[in-house]
Amino acid sequence: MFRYKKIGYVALNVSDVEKSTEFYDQMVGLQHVETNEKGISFFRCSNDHHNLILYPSQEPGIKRVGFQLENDKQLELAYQEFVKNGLNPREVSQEEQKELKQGRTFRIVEPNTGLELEFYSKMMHMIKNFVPKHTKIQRLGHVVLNTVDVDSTIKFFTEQLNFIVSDHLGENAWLRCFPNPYHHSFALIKNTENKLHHVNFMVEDIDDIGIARNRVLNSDVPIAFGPGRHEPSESIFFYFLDPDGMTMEYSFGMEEFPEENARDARLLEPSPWTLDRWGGKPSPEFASKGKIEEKLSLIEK
Ligand SMILES: CC(C)C(=O)/C=C/C(C(=O)O)=C(/O)C(=O)O
Ligand SMILES: [Fe+2]
Repeated sequence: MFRYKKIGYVALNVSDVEKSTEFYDQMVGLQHVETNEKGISFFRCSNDHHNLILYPSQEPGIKRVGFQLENDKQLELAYQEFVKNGLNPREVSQEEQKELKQGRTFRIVEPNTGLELEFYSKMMHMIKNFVPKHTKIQRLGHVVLNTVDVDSTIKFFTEQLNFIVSDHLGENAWLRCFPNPYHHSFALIKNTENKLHHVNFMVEDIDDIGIARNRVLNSDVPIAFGPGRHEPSESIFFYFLDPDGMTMEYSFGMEEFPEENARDARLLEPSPWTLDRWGGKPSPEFASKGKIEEKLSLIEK
C-alpha cells in the first residue's frame, strides 16, 4: 500500500471570503498568502503554499481535504490502487494544478459521505518560514467528520486509503495516515448527518491555548468547548467558531506512533470524561455546522 507524508490542506466553502480571510488571518493566526482573481483565499502555517483554502460559496461547509503522499512514486502507487479498486481517480487539470501551486494531483470521492479527497506529492515550498502572529501553530493537525454510516466509512479509510485506527470510542474512530506518526489526521464521529465536525491546528505550547481563550473571549468569538483535555490523543484542546459557525480547534500535544510495533487501537469507554478529562461540556453549536460539498454524482455507477 502507498505511504503518506501528512494531511496537507483543507478547503472550506465560506459565505464571505473577506470576513473569513480576516478571521483566519487575525483570529486563528494563519498567514494569508494570497486571494486570487476568482476570490479564492490561501493560507499557510508551514512552508507549504497552503494548508487552508477558502472558496466563496452560498453554502458554507467543507469542500475537500488534501493529503500529501511521501513522494511521486507513492502518488503513482495510490493512483494505481484507486484504479484497481474502481474508485475512479480524476486527474486535476494543469490549469487548476497551477492555481493550486501543486504538482500532479488527483481526486476521489469518499462514497459514504460524498467528501472529495485529494492526493498530491508536491506543493510549492515557500522560501520564508511561517512566522506566528500570536499563536505558534505547528501544523494543520486533523479534520473530523460527522458521519451517518460510520462503520462503512472507517472500512473505506482503512481498507482503501491505508489509514490505521488509533482508537475507537463506541462507533467513533480516530485514524492516522500511515506512516505519519500523529494519533489522528482524520476522525469519524457517528451522527445523524454527514457534515464537518471540526478542523484542528496543533500549537506549540500550552500558553497558546490559554492566550487563545482570552483573545477569543475578548473578541466575542463564540467558544464551543474547552479548554480541556481529550482522552484519545491526550491533547489539551480549545474549540471556537468561525464566522460561518464552523468549529475550529487548537490543540497542544498528541500521542505519536512508531511505524513498526505500534500499539493496537483501544476501545475507549464512551463517557463525557473521555471527551474531556477536565469535565467540561461542549456548547450546542459545537461541531454543528459545515455541509459537505457533495460529489457523489461524480462516482461512476
Ligand atoms: C469531542 C471529540 C468527539 C473528542 O473526543 C475528541 C478527541 C480528540 C483527541 O483525542 O485529540 C480530537 O482532537 C478529535 O476528535 O478531533
Ligand atoms: Fe480534534
